Amino acid sequence: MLVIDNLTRHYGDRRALDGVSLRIEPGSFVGVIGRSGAGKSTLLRLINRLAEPSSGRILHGETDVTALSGHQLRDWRARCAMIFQQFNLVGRLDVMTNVLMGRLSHVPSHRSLLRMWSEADKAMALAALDGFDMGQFAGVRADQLSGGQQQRVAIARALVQEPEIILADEPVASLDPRNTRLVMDALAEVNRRYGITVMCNLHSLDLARAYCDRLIGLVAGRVVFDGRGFDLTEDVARRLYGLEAGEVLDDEASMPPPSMTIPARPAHHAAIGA
Ligand SMILES: Nc1ncnc2c1ncn2[C@@H]1O[C@H](COP(=O)(O)OP(=O)(O)OP(=O)(O)O)[C@@H](O)[C@H]1O
Repeated sequence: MLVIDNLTRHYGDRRALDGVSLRIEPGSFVGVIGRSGAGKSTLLRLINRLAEPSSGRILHGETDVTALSGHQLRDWRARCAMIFQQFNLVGRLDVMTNVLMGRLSHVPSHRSLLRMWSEADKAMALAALDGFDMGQFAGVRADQLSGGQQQRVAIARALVQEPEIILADEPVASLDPRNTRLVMDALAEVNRRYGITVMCNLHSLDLARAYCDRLIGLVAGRVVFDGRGFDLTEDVARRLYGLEAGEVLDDEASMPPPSMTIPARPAHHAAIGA
């Protein structure tokens, strides 16, 4: 269980996050929604410790995440993979090497520096790519791929980290509708097949409702909604999105439903590539 306890982050006078408390069940798929500037990225960055809280705590099981430093903090970041809007691949390296970067925390540094990846690591990386229909691109430079393809490589890289949590910060914000579906399906697959908890910041309410078991709505750094998609009324949507509500609600009419090809979640983690 990931417990967020009264988490606050100030930037000068501005409260990016303001006393947020949440309990995130293992294996859940949580959508974090709200207008631009509501604090969605700040929440994810604090969980991963890419940003430091002004006050409050983050607990994961027995671990006080907010107190970690050194190699324990690096271990936490490996267990809590981040996916970014702009993919963050190394463009001049091939797809396979980018995915293998996700294994860095699992191999001794001399081997990773010399790119001496084991056969097992390579097999795992290829299986992760194959899982998202990207195996045939293993030898291609990452900067030759489309945005949607790059994001699926980024998800494969996150998966081979063998994380317990994936934090996806607006992973589809720069993608067209088809690639949006492919990337959201990939996140759903990671969640359901491997039981990995996914927390995903999304602008589209329709996508959030379609893919997430639970939605957390932020306004000015505070939680104003926490529930299932169908409990989120139009009134709440207007409160969440303010002047952007028309745009967000219009999205619903234009977005196709997600493909329903997601396998059922097994009782325990399946091995990657199994
Ligand atoms: N590094 C920073 N320095 C100063 N202010 C920041 C910083 N990061 C975030 N903020 C401010 O904190 C508030 C919350 O920002 P955050 O990026 O978390 O919102 P968001 O909901 O993710 O927005 P978006 O959807 O536009 O990414 C905003 O007012 C933002 O300007």
